[in-house]
Amino acid sequence: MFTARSAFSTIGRRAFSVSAQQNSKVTVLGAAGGIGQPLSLLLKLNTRVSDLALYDIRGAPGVAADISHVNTASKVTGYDPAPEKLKAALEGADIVLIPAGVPRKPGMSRGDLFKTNASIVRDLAKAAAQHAPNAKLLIISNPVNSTVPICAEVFKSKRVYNPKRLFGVTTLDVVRASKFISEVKGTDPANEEVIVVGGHSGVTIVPLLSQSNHPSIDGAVRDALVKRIQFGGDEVVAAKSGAGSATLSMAFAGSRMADSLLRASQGETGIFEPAFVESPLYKEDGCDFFSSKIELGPEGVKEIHPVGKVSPYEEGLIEIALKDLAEDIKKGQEFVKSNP
Ligand SMILES: NC(=O)C1=CN([C@@H]2O[C@H](COP(=O)(O)OP(=O)(O)OC[C@H]3O[C@@H](n4cnc5c(N)ncnc54)[C@H](O)[C@@H]3O)[C@@H](O)[C@H]2O)C=CC1
Ligand SMILES: O=C([O-])CC(=O)C(=O)O
Repeated sequence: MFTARSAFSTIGRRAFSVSAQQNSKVTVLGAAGGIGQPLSLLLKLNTRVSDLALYDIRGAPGVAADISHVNTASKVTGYDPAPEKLKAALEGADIVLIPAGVPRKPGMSRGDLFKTNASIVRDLAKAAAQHAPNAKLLIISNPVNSTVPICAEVFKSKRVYNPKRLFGVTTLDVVRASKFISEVKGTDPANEEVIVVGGHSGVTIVPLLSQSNHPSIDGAVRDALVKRIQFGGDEVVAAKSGAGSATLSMAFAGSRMADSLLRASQGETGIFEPAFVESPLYKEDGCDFFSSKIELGPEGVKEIHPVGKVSPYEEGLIEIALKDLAEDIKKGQEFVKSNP
């Protein structure tokens, strides 16, 4: 029989636990979209979530009514687009996930989404800074390399910025990396751990295969695998042929990230997720933000792990990534300065 427990206990080692109870409010902004709906459903199945608040510019009450019939204990509320509704959705939130904004179509880069999504994310960040300044903010909207710096600038301008609580969600890159490497090696993806560092678009996504279970992967096989991980999003965009980008795998990845933060907030230790956070690792290269292995704790970021020993090939990939990443980050920071 299908139950929440059986569905999630078999996904793999890093899937979320479903038996623990926790009083926590999780808010999804953009909850009626392609990611928002399955993400909200997965959060409804997570027993660590007691209050699920769903907000969108259209359709959130309907999604909430639908999901609220799932027989888990949490309360689900849908909010229409109005300032007081957004306030109610955000107040008291422990975690706020933002998948609001437009997705790519074939031929577009994530950077092409900036002109639409920058102001959407800025405005939602303003609301979060005002009504949920202590929540952990998980940014899914692309381009993540720029939308995370946008949120940081907004929070700084409101004097509530805490870098430990702002995350660009790059979980999908490690989910893909472990799946793709398992396909090459004929292994169980649940046993594959691959660190992915950098940012979240094309060449800024840098998988460190030398630190995986298969450090000897080399040559054309390595090159193809790295390329597939870097451009995994494009595979889905092409397959959906105009109907959007990854939604279901992203919902899975986003719910895993939220669950990891909830577990860490209850004092569970040894929880690591990659995430695009303010980081000291490459500040000198103009990258105030960088994704690497992060240990999570009750406050959010507990420890940012260095990239560690990498191969000369990976050193080259990181060098290429830093150049694009610095530009993407600056673009987000400057956007808020000129469009406060
Ligand atoms: N970080 C990552 O790994 C990934 C990020 N994404 C990004 O996530 C974003 C969302 O993708 P989809 O869900 O497929 O798009 P979608 O178009 O299906 O859904 C977006 C939702 O946001 C809502 N929205 C728009 N403006 C809003 C506002 N001001 N306030 C509240 N809600 C608002 C829309 O009404 C819609 O329901 C895109 O930018 C996409 O590129 C997608 C996949 C992976
Ligand atoms: O490719 C896209 O535009 C969506 C995304 O970020 C991903 O799937 O990794």
